[in-house]
Amino acid sequence: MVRSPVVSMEPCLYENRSWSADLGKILGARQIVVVSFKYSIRMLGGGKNEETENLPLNSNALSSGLIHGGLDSSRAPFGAIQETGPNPKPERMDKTPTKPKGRYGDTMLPLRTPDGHNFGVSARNRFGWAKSEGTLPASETASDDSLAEGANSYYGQGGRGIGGGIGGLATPRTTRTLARANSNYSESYSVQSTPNKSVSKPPSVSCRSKVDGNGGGRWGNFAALYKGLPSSGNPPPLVNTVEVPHFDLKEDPSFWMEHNVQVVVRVRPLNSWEKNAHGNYRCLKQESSHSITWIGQPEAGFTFDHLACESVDQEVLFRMVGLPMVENCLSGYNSCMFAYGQTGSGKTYTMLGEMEAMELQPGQHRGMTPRIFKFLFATIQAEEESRRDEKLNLQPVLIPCLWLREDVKKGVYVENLSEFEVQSVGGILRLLIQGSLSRKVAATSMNRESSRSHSVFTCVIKCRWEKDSSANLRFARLNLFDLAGSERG
Ligand SMILES: Nc1ncnc2c1ncn2[C@@H]1O[C@H](COP(=O)(O)OP(=O)(O)OP(=O)(O)O)[C@@H](O)[C@H]1O
Repeated sequence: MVRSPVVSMEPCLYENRSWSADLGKILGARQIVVVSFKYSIRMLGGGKNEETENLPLNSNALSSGLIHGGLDSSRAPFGAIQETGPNPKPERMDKTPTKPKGRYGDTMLPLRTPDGHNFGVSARNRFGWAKSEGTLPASETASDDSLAEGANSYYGQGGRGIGGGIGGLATPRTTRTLARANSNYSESYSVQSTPNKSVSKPPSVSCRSKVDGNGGGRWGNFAALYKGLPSSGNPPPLVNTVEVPHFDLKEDPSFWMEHNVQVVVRVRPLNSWEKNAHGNYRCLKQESSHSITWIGQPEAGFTFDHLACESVDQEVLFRMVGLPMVENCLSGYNSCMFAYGQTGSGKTYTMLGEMEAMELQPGQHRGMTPRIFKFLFATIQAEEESRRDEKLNLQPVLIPCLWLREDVKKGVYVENLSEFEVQSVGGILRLLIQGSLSRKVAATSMNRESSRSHSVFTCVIKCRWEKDSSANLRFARLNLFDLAGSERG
């Protein structure tokens, strides 16, 4: 068992500041969402993970989150090209696009998550799922009224994308590294980009008593746990189990215009082996939605952009980090989700989910990738239907996992890449399963089915439409990474 994954994570994510910027360059991404993980020994949250999909979520979880809040019309999408004339040629990168009323043009459709959450219709809050009237069966088609309401709420006042609905799509104005200036969040989040590793002295006896409630023995037990050995002696102490707010983002559309790279640390629940071996106690204490303390010797506190405690299930996480990426891509901006962390910490669970749950039927353990593609296809279909007159054509092209090479002329490229054109979410999921099966898997001390290879799932989305006798072309890449786990703490 690794001692403190936070310690190992920190140098990678923060001390080497160019890490995420370099990644952005390699991928050509204008926005990167980084999902990171922390191994946790903690109490299982009383069945909270059993939440059924397709139900409106608890408003606390919904009102806060890592999601785009508004459309930045002042910045050109990465891949926007306008073609003119009967034989159109790309003329220029569209630097000052006219402010669209919808994602690409005039209409804004009500959108649903893969599980049927409807975004555009209710749009009372940011995502439109807090209100029951916003949840419709996925098979229902949208009415014109709902389109209008969706469009209004999407762009809100002043056309800056204020208000509800996932359509509250914002894209970062500039490519940034982790630093953020002049942000509304700069004060309260000032530590996000430059997290303080506040290593304090070993806690005093009174502090231990307060934490574990049994006045002693805690650190002995913890030391055993820490090394992966069954604890013995005193009963396992309980660390603070109070739920803290997670995804504490405010309803501020400017957030995603000013923050390109965000790091989310997800804490997974204890598994049955850990509970049997160590009981229900944990070595991490979440202090707030941004900071967490490792209760070791010495105690150490860490701050991240966002912390997702174990009660954040796949659906919530998807809405917070996955859904904005789809929106971003459909607007022509590259996006990337990157799962990094210790072996057994939950990267594959987050990115792919459990394999048996990856069939077309929605399952609560499906990960970000199938959810993202299901949502992507639903959105494409809705857009194409609503904009038939513009001959809107959206083509996702899937690029499977292969070797990354670097060439003086070509730069970074993927060798022997074949591309598959896909027509449905089923096609994508089948390819995804095929790719996952050819992934090297082996047992580690912490994970019986540990991914021993990196997985990169790339989808290029091309969008072509005609309007006012000109043809428009837009394209973007969506990169989803599930890295092989590190066994080092
Ligand atoms: N949030 C979660 N809720 C429930 N179970 C989880 C969660 N995260 C991970 N798990 C479970 O923990 C185990 C390890 O997760 P997973 O295989 O995703 O780890 P990993 O980080 O990908 O490991 P490796 O790097 O070794 O491949 C799996 O059995 C998975 O189902």
